[in-house]
Amino acid sequence: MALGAGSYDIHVEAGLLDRAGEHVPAPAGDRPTVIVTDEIVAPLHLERLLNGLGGPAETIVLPAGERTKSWSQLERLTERLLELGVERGDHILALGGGVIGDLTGFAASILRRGCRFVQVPTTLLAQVDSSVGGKTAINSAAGKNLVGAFHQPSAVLIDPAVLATLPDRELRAGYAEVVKYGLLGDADFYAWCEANAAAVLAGDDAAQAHAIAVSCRAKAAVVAADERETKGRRALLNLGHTFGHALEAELGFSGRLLHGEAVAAGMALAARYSARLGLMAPGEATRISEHVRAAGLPSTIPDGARSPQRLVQHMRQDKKAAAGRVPLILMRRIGEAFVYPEADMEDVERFLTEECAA
Ligand SMILES: NC(=O)c1ccc[n+]([C@@H]2O[C@H](COP(=O)([O-])OP(=O)(O)OC[C@H]3O[C@@H](n4cnc5c(N)ncnc54)[C@H](O)[C@@H]3O)[C@@H](O)[C@H]2O)c1
Ligand SMILES: O=C(O)C(=O)C[C@@H](O)[C@H](O)[C@H](O)COP(=O)(O)O
Ligand SMILES: [Zn+2]
Repeated sequence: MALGAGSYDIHVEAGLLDRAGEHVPAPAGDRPTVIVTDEIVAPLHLERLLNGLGGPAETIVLPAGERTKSWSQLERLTERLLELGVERGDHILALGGGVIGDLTGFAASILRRGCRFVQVPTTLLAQVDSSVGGKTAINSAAGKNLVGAFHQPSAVLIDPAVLATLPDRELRAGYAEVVKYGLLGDADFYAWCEANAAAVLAGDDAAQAHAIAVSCRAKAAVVAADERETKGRRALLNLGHTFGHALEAELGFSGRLLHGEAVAAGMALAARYSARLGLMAPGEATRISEHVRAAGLPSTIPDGARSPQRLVQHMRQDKKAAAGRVPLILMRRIGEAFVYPEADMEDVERFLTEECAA
């Protein structure tokens, strides 16, 4: 299946790694294709990609985990790409999860003022979300994804077969971003999630393929309508993220809470805050928290992050903030999220204080 997303194709097909060369032309001359991956993915899936490409290749293997989205790894990666002589028209392949995709995409955006790159996502999260849409970033001491660029990949190659090696906890974390599409704009898909979460999480091929296809279509449509997040539409993809990023930052990007887990807790918090403001029926918010928990994901603020004041400080760093005001993505009902333009942060702090005490 090839899904159009603006100017590039998203290919979804089991076994795609073995045929990657069909979609990624070799650089002109004898120069190698460069693959960026991490130390966990490399021994599992690199050989298939190398065989699938066919031509000469160089590999850059980085440490796994959120802390790799850092200034130091960005420097290391860009210097190595320059040493290898990567040119603007070459394709740099990002083989891995959202960490490798975000970092490699950002490096590609600044290398020679912009090189091409191809996303080859290997986690559920990256296959349903981060590989599509061109947000690239690293984290800074001040917070999550605060340094980055919009830089679209030239293609996305999704091979769902690689999910067979993904640890259960990572699969669940990726599932949080699947649920997000239902919550933000598709009540029928949310109901499908409630009925099929167990199958997705058990590795059922058909259920995973459906979740990936619906998610990629939904994301591609939003990005095509509002690529640079200026029209209020793309901001909806941030559902659960203003709370969630604050949780990740408070825990120091330590891996104690994976991004998808933070988003799950963030969506449950956004639902309960929507109910508190009288915007959403309390029963709907409860339904969301229950589904999140049933999927083995957190729905509350975890130990170690229970500091309402500091969480609010992190929330103020949100990139959507304007004139010091922080917008939140809230919900009227399941399937209908909207931008709540100016959250009263004192009230948010009171809410978080109650949540921390619960
Ligand atoms: N750019 C975007 O639009 C966007 C969207 C969502 C999330 N993100 C970012 O993505 C990151 C999270 O991505 P993630 O959840 O993929 O995490 P990740 O990249 O850290 O991958 C999770 C773990 O799984 C391992 N792994 C990857 N593929 C594997 C496989 N097939 N088999 C076994 N192990 C495998 C990795 O080595 C890593 O240890 C966060 O930094 C988040 O901010 C970006
Ligand atoms: O693509 C988007 O837009 C998203 O918001 C997708 C999110 O899942 C993703 O985590 C994104 O990186 C968050 O955006 P940010 O601008 O808050 O960093
Ligand atoms: Zn996310």
